Amino acid sequence: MCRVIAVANQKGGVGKTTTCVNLGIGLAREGKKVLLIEADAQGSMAVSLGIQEPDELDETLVNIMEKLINDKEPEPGEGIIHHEEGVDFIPANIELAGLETSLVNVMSREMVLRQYICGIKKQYDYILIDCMPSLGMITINALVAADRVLIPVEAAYLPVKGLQQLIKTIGRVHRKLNPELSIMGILFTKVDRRTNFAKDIAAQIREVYGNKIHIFANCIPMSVRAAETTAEGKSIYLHDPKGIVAEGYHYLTGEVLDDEE
Ligand SMILES: Nc1ncnc2c1ncn2[C@@H]1O[C@H](COP(=O)(O)OP(=O)(O)OP(=O)(O)O)[C@@H](O)[C@H]1O
Repeated sequence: MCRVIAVANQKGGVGKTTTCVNLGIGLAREGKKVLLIEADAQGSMAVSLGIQEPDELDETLVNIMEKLINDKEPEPGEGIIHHEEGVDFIPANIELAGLETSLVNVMSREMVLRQYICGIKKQYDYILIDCMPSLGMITINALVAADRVLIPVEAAYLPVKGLQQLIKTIGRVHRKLNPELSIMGILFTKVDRRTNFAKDIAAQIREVYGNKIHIFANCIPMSVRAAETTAEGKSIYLHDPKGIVAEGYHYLTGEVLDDEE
């Protein structure tokens, strides 16, 4: 059975793309068939996977969604690129922002991505969706298409207010559009191990939500090595295989596989 995970947080720069890429490649290294979908107009996942000019791409998530909106079927494999580290991915670019605006007038506008994913699910063990830093219609599409939400939280400030808004949105999608949806957990990213921020934030989250929301045991440390991977177009496992970030994503991969069991 394919597990569809949306990686979401409306706050920008918290490590959604880095997590999608390195968790996805981590799962592929464990023998899983993985598709990464970029639901972000910035094209940063495409760049992280070696595409230097995503805005020049002809085939992206936008074409696929446009076809579905116009009651056409995408061709098999359309828009899907194979990355040398063993994952497939569908990039996006700035045109996704335009599509988001035009979705307003579309019937079943929240369901377009779900419809696409239902058609290709059987080819994969995991589909990871890299959401944009907003709670607009494209992110709602990702939440409607997903079974689980992984929430990266940058362990540098107290995020509970922003989280409440995200968790409320996930709850509404669960009640009205996708009863299968649940929160997989909160992942602390960019953790400076010299401070206690991650522990303080975990305590604050537990105060508000008790044990209702899982917090991944393993954090992703802050390291310039992680930032470098974006420019390199490859994962942390190739860029800095023995470093703390590769170790962090390796353990996270294990936790995500355990969640399955
Ligand atoms: N563990 C880390 N340590 C240091 N820098 C990191 C780490 N993880 C990600 N970064 C860097 O932080 C920046 C933001 O990361 P990323 O693009 O993954 O976040 P995002 O949540 O997807 O951003 P956006 O909301 O803009 O889509 C990037 O420059 C990335 O390389």
